[in-house]
Amino acid sequence: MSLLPVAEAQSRLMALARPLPTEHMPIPACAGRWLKEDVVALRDQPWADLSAMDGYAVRAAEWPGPWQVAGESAAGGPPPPPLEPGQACRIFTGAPLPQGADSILIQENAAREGDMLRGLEEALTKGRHVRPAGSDFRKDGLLLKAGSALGAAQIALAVLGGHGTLPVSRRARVALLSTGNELVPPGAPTQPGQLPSSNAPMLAALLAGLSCDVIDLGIVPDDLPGLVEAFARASQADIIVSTGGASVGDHDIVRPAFVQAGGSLDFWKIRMRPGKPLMAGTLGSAVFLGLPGNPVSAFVTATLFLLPLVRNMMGAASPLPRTAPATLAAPLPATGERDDYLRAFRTEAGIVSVTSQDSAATAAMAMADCLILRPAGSAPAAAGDHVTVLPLA
Ligand SMILES: Nc1nc2c(c(=O)[nH]1)N[C@H]1C(S)=C(S)[C@@H](COP(=O)(O)OP(=O)(O)OC[C@H]3O[C@@H](n4cnc5c(N)ncnc54)[C@H](O)[C@@H]3O)O[C@H]1N2
Ligand code: MOO
Repeated sequence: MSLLPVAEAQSRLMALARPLPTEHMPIPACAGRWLKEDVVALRDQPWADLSAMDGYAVRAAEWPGPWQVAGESAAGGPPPPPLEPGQACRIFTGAPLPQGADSILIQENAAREGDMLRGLEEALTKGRHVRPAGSDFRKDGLLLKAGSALGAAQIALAVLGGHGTLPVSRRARVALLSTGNELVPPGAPTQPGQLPSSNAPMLAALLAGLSCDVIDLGIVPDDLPGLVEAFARASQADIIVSTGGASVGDHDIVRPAFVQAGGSLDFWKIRMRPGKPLMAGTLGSAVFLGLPGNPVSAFVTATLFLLPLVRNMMGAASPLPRTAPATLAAPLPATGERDDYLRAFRTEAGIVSVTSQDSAATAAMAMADCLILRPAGSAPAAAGDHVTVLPLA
């Protein structure tokens, strides 16, 4: 089987995914999800011409006064009386302008004696410190497009648009299987030949920001019947992720177990380093991703495939990882026949790759805050050269 280019594997994986059902959730529960439908404004914002400052509402043409202070307008207060010629209305931030007023004289620029007011400093222009009705958005206008990520700013916009709930996809259920006879649970004592199983906690941490329900099905030994049974248990999930047993050794039985459990394999082996033995397919209505066991390979393939798959199923318009241009602070060697995803970190002088690019080098991985994408066949790179990076988290 030849090695599949990363972009082709990503689009084949997305094609396996079906969208999760839509639910209308209270807005606080929508943070970190994606909109399933366009959202339009149910109200004008601001609802009227509002003052942006504390001061006096006046007619700019009457500057510098004198004005007679009559009435008051405060946010949430009664409507102010209309402004007669020669009058000023005491006004506070966020309050509606009285009819007839067209600008705000801030109190720092005003001299007041009793109910008489004069303007100081520079002349007032019409519209000064006024937020016109509907200047942020208008009722029935499009606020957010389907597929938008709901971060803090989008949540604020939807609430101000008059919404209390939003259409989002239900949480994705992701089942994790850690395969390997050598594995023991986190924190358990290790006998010679044993190793703490770090992949499931790492994947759960990666998924934590994506509104998923993670079902950790624990450690599954490398035996075919046990693994077939584990796949059957996992098949109720939306996504099944295994780690380990993906390569070509005698104990790498994830592929045969998946097929024996009734799974249909779509692809295996990607033109990337780390992560070559990655595989994907479907089992019933679940999408299956078989990640390599090496912790660094599992981390990189989860970043490039698992997280985009979850985002895609949950309705994201742009599910793939963001990339950014960057400048190298130190040279890099030529790449081989696979695309390299080098663990690296950003410094003021540019990007530096971590000390070891081995697929099992977790201490080096933990120093990284980005991946450098170096396409297969790249020539050596020098300090100052431009590269593409994928920021991590
Ligand atoms: N002859 C070949 N050998 C290998 C090839 C190949 O093409 N031909 N590919 C190599 C590549 S590339 C990778 S990546 C690894 C991936 O192998 P597997 O997915 O089969 O992973 P395992 O052999 O099960 O484990 C590899 C390594 O990772 C440790 N591991 C496994 N699970 C966990 C876990 N949950 N937590 C922490 N560490 C884990 C495991 O103990 C091994 O040390 O194959 C190469 N071989
Ligand atoms: O593809 Mo592997 O992850 O290089 O060791």
